[in-house]
Amino acid sequence: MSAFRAINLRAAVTSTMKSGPIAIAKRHLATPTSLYTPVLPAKIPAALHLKSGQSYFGENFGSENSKFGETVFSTSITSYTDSMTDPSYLGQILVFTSPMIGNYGVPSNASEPGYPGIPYLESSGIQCSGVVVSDVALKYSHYKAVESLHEWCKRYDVPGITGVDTRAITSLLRDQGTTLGRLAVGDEAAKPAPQEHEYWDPSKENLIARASTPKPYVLNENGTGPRIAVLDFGTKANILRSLVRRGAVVTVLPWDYDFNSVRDQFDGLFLSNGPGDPKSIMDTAMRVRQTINEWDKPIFGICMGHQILGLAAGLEAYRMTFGNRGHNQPVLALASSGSIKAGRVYVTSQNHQYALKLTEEFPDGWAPFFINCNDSSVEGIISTPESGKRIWGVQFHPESAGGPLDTIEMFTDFVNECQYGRQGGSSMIAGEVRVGGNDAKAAASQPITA
Ligand SMILES: NC(=O)CC[C@H](N)C(=O)O
Repeated sequence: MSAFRAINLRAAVTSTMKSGPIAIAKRHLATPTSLYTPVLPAKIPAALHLKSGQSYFGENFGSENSKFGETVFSTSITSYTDSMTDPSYLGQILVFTSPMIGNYGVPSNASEPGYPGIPYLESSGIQCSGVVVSDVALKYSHYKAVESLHEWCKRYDVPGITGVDTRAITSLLRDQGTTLGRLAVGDEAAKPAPQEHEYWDPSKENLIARASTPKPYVLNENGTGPRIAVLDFGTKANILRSLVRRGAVVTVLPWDYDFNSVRDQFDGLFLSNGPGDPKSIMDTAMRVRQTINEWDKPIFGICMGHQILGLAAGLEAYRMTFGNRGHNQPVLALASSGSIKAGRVYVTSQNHQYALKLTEEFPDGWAPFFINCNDSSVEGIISTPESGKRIWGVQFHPESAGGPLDTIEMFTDFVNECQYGRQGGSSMIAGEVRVGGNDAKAAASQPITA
């Protein structure tokens, strides 16, 4: 080996020791998070009672206060922190089918640099009423973790139960459907289950009013991209981040705001996700119908937003037996538009109980966009090219913080369309990709990480 190569080799080894994987691993081991003493829950009993008569007994973690909720299950394997902070889970007791939850702890919820005003997780705190897991991890390990699942749940007064057979609970919920429940802790866990009439039904509450912003606010005020209004039914933070990341100036409006009175100020309208039954805000759907009829700018709806678009278009919404919650839902595209190609299957993240009814004939000006490959439920609707409109709704979450990101470019399509319209362009033809002007081009070419 020549002297020249030997010197280079030594330099490489030295630099690897300073900054390579071994050095990083050593530093990580030395950080307090890796050497922390776990805060353990007091060993107190807990029970999950279902209105249908079954009870499951285990141990408590998190809050020691008992809570009611609608019991639902999620098949997601990762991102429990994102699911639990998703406002669409408001009022629900969330059963995780993944056997161990909590391994990577909980990160700080402070905004990421570049995204002031947007929490790191999906909202400002935990939204679900309780969590049910087979085995809670009492120790965590992740470079971003600042506390354990137990400590986090305690801080947000959300009780958890561990040591129950989540497979049995999930099989039951799949058969009989989403069921009202009570997560009982401590002395209450030893007492008989509540009477049928005592179960609290979150669908009787205006959950959207609780999840929405009380006042309008603006994000990325000095951005150069299109001006997009978000009707907030309980928006996930990563939806806002996905719009801001593409240069949009985003104005978030309360769920019952009269958008039609201010629509001239905007280049596009986004309808967010949210908790509860879409039919509970029929007035909003009728205002959106007026927007669709009188305004020709792009509109994009996700989950609850998609259901509201459907109601506005004249489709019906129904309650599914157990809904779809998880990060592995395959959907087939029936139309091409922007980044989406007809005939392709995309894997998506979902969290919903309601869906739009699939009908032989769609209302004039509308077509199905996606369909679920497992249960054939409607996964998206789109305005037809003849309608001259540029409107899409999807039941799934293209922006899902926990992935998959197969459909993330729908945000680029939407922001581009808004920008294009702003510059006086005409409507998009299904299947055509248009990039509107330099701002949108620049925004679209930025590296995108969800
Ligand atoms: N994630 C959502 O927006 C859910 C919409 C509605 N609450 C449902 O359960 O179907």
